[in-house]
Amino acid sequence: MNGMGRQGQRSGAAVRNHQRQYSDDYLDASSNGRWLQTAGLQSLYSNTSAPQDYGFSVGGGGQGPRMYNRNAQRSFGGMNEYYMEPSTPPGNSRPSSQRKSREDSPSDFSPGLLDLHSFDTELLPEDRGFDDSDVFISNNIQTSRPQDMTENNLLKSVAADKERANSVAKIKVVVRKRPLNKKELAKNEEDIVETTANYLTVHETKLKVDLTEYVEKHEFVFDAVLNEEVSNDEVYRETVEPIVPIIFQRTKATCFAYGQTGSGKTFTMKPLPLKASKDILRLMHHTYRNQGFHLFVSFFEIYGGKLYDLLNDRKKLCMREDGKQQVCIVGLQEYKVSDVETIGELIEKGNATRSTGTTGANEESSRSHAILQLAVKNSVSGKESKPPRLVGKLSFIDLAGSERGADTTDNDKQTRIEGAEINKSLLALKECIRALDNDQGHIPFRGSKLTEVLRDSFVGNSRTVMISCISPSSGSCEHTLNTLRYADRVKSLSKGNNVKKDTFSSTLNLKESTTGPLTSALPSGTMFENEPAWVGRNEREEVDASEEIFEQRKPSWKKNGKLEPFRTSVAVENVQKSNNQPKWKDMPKADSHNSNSDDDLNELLQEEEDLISAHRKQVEETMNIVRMEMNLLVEADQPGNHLDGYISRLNAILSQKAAAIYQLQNHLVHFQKRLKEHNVLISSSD
Ligand SMILES: Nc1ncnc2c1ncn2[C@@H]1O[C@H](COP(=O)(O)OP(=O)(O)OP(=O)(O)O)[C@@H](O)[C@H]1O
Repeated sequence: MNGMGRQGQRSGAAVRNHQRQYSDDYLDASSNGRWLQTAGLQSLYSNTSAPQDYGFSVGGGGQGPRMYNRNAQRSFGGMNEYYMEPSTPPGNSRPSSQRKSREDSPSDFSPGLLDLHSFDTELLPEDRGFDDSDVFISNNIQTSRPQDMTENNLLKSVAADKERANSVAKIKVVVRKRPLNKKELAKNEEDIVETTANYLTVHETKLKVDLTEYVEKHEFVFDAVLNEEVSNDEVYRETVEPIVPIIFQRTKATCFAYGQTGSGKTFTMKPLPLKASKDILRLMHHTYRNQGFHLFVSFFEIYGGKLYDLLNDRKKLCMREDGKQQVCIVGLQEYKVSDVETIGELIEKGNATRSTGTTGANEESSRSHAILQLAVKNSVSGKESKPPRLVGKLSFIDLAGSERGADTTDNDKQTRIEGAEINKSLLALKECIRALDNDQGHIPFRGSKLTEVLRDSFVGNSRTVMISCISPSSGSCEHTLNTLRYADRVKSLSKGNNVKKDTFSSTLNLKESTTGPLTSALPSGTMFENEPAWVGRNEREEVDASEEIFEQRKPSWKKNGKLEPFRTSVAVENVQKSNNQPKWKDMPKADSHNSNSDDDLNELLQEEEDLISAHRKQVEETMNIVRMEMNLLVEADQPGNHLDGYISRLNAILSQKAAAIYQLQNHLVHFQKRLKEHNVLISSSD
């Protein structure tokens, strides 16, 4: 299916297509560079309640659906490349002079301090969930009624968003495989990663004791597996696009890229915030037009356990927690934005400021976690002088290389300390996501700075998308397997998504989210098209170069068939187990009481098995971190005051583990109780 057909299906009713259009006027109304001049000069919360005309073709006649047409995209420069506008509706366009006065409004570019007020969601109680949007709607209907939008249309749009919100998985784990790069091709490294739908197989070549080679197959199942042919546009559609509408429904969502250095995290993450901003602005200016919503952007990094503002010359920031345990980052500048180009500039500026360093693995590698947040806030009608309240937030995290914790051989002390810090935060992130999906009362935020700053993204109505980036090369096999195991644990150990359900739910997810196989949904050769216009020249050159060198190589495990699988990995066994699982459930129930109890017991046994292996893994990982921290401590030979910091961190990790083990014990007690009941049932039926 080509891109256009796909889009046609995705867009649904003509009304919606209509609504999603931008006019050229809107896109032209950029504020290129102006934020630089105005940064710091304007007050953040000036009155912006006046209805704004962004030149949307709302309800205007004569427009066709939004189209993705490769040639057409090419012919458009700048941001327009994403939208093909057959004609600009005359009724909705304003002379640029009129537009200018409003869009030059200082409020659009005002930086602000991220303070407690901006996080004040008190008036929007968590448990009201999606109904909160109704408040905004009714406000709007009473105060202003846009010409081209009827009350019904608005309600329908919001209802559709709510429905979509309910269908968006709480955690989604997606894997993206990048093509072989120049270096890997030069070293004759093979592509050892095979992908089919949402399955992925890693062919690991190993040596037997007699030095003969064999291939070990490791199979994994995820919500989606995106191969090397998948474009950044498709990545967006699979990961972030479904979340965007629910940001208006009081959702805090997090999308993060995990993977070894050079696996494509930055390449994958970079375009996502801009694409999301476009969709947010579109919703804001159409579905939620005149509802008092505003979009704010902030961008900071965590480097060596400290926070730096990437939009304010890497100013050091500090994190505070108020009495209500709300986290606020004191001094972080938030920019109120209303056009895509300004957002692109902000993102570019932040990326350029991001600290990079050198390691053995990747000369340009990033050693920090970069966090870009898009916050949707709302001004209460009639109270525009008050700071707007946070409605929803979308956080994009480009994590530091996952292998850094172990990257201790060829680097100096500083790099090794950073490595330990990175490792700790990645572990803490996994713990938080798992706790979140298990609806655990206790979420171990304090495990690291990263999870502490993301605290408000983990409470209430939240969504998480993990994009695991992997290199296909044989030389990265070990790191690739580590990444996939981390992703597998994030997904498969969660309550609602244990391994036995995974095969089925994942397949379902994929069916829901894509209308056909991903590769067939793409026109050939689209990999490097649709790059945002703000991508710099160097980057463009890099991308062009990549296009040349990323030829597809036939791996030897496919070529000659000589290398036979020796044994399959645990993951394969898990998949097979899961395939067998429904058989228990489909069996005719002679004695419903007993077979239910059998099912329960089997389920419980499986749960126990998963839980125990999860905890064993956790303990192993913790021990590794503790060992590493201890080594660093000894090597660093730091003065006593630094030791305190290390020791309290170790204590925090250990108490976290103690809580997990306590939970395991509780579970086992529960299990024993169930087992006893089961025995009683069996003996009474005998
Ligand atoms: N899917 C892809 N298609 C084409 N090129 C890619 C893809 N993924 C990554 N690359 C290229 O691979 C190189 C490394 O990617 P990137 O910088 O995104 O890695 P990273 O995981 O962010 O590394 P680090 O952790 O060191 O920052 C870049 O030159 C990038 O352009």
